Amino acid sequence: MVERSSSVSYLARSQPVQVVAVASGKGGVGKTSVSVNLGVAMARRGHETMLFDADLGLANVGVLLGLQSRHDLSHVMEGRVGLEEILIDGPAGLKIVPGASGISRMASLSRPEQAGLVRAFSDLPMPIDFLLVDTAAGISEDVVFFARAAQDVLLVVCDEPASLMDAYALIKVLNKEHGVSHFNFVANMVPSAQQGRRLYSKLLCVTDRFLDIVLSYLGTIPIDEQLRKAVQHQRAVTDLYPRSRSAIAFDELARTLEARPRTYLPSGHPEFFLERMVQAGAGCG
Ligand SMILES: Nc1ncnc2c1ncn2[C@@H]1O[C@H](COP(=O)(O)OP(=O)(O)OP(=O)(O)O)[C@@H](O)[C@H]1O
Repeated sequence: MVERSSSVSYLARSQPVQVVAVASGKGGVGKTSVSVNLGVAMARRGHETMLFDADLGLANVGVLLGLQSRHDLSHVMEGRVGLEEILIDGPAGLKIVPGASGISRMASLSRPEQAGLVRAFSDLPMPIDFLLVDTAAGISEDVVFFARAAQDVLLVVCDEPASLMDAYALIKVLNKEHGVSHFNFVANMVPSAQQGRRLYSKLLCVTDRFLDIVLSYLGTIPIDEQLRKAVQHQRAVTDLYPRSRSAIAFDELARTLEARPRTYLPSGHPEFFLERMVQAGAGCG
């Protein structure tokens, strides 16, 4: 019997990679905390999960988890190291692609740089089921770039007028200027799931009135002192306090995400995401 190489079996996988861009509009609402803990929860549920730290200026994920890598994406694009060499192992087998502080604007990478990035992802020998992309706060070109390329946009919103307003502004720009029409809502730092639903209804009321989009409720992460403590210990709450309120909510969120129908892409290979990114980038600016 001929043994198949890991990359061949990788290409033969029937499940497509699902790319989820995590965005927020306003900063400080817990976008990175949601990305990290959802990533760990997905990995713990048995999905091959990768978290791309695309908050490129700040490279927050590593800080939140107390993990460091000697190299980052900029070294991969320069051809100094392979993507596999920069991956950081997070809790439960979550793979983290460290952000590159040297790459300040993904949307304005040169063609050879973009091609280098696509190649780097296509050379990865391991399968990926979910690729979460932790984008920067605000409505920069980069956020648009990732949101357009991903199959799902997950919006993290907390109960502050500025968070709701900025989330609405981001939805409006992505829809009116870039044709994104489906968004997923996650409430964070609210006292209860009921309050999370209420926040969702508030935003839905405005989007239904002024925009032609679908806004789906995905879940609520409650405000949780144990999450704060976990941040202080540079650990994921899903790892340090798996029985905490927020960790249980992250597991529920992961269940909801895994139960959703996947958007079909030709293979489970993240290079397709990068190719979509490059195409999206061609239309930016
Ligand atoms: N559910 C929660 N319960 C309690 N505290 C939380 C929760 N979510 C986030 N926080 C707190 O909010 C802080 C900011 O979170 P985080 O860094 O994830 O936000 P962010 O939106 O990614 O910020 P930035 O826009 O600056 O990247 C965390 O350090 C944590 O202390």
